[in-house]
Amino acid sequence: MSVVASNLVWGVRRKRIVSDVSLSVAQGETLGLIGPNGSGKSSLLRLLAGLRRPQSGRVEISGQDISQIPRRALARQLAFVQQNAATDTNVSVRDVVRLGRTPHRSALSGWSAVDELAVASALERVDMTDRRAQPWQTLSGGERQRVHIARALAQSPRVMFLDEPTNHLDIHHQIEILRMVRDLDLTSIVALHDLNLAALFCDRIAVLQNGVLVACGRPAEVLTQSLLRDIFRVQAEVNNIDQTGRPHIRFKTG
Ligand SMILES: Nc1ncnc2c1ncn2[C@@H]1O[C@H](COP(=O)(O)OP(=O)(O)OP(=O)(O)O)[C@@H](O)[C@H]1O
Repeated sequence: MSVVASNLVWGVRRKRIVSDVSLSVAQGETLGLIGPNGSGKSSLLRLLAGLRRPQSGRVEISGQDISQIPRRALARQLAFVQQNAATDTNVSVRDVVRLGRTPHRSALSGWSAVDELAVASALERVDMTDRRAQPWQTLSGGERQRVHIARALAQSPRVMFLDEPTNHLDIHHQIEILRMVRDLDLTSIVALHDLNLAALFCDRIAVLQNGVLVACGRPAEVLTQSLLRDIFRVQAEVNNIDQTGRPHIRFKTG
C-alpha cells in the first residue's frame, strides 16, 4: 500500500508542530524519518497513521482518504509501534502479541489457526518465542520493545509505522529489527535517531526540522556533510561504505 501525504499541518494553540508536509511512500518502501529532538517526527507519524487529524491537508492510503476509512478497517491495514508504549500489567508476552489480532476477529469468531500462526511467527521474528509465557512487566526495556514490535507484526498490517523502534535495543537486535522491517513485504515509515542505521536500512530518508520537511531522498542524497552541520549541528565526514552507495557517517568530536 502506498502512503501519500499532502500539505499536512498540525499544531497546538499557536504553535505549529507539523508545517505543510507533503511526502509519498511507495508500496513496499521503507522510509526513514529523521530530525533533531522535537522536530515533529512522532507528530508526523501519528498524522500519517490516522491517529491524529491534521488541521489541514490529507493522507491517502492506496488512494483512499484515511479520514474516510472506518477505524476497524484501518486497524487491519496499519500497525503503529509507539515509543515507550505501555501495556497492562499481569499479562504474558503471548497475551500482548495476541492483542495484535483484535482487528481481525469478530465478536463471534473464536481464536483460529490463522491467529495462532500469526502470533507464533511474530514472536519468532523478534526472537521472543522462548519468552512467550513470561509476565510482560518482568521484561527488560529492549525485550518490551521487541514484544511491541511482535504485536504489530501479528496484526498482519500492510503499512507499519515505527517510532524509534531501536530504542533500548542492543546492537544485534537493532540490526535484526531494521533488517526485518526492510525485508518485510510491506510499506514502512520509521522514525530513527541513529543516522548510520537509517542510511543502511532505509530506501529513502525524510528530514524534519521544526516541523518542516527540509529534505527527502536516497540516503546518499540526503546525508551530506552540510545537512548534518545545518540540521543536526554536528561536524562529520561522510563516506560511501560499499558499491551500494550507502553512506557512512563518521562524527568528529575534536
Ligand atoms: N500535544 C502537544 N502539546 C504541546 N506540544 C506538543 C504536543 N505534541 C508535541 N508537542 C511538541 O511538538 C514538538 C514536536 O514533538 P514530537 O514528539 O513530534 O518530536 P520528535 O521529533 O518526535 O522528538 P524526539 O526526537 O525528541 O522524540 C515538541 O516540541 C513537542 O514538545
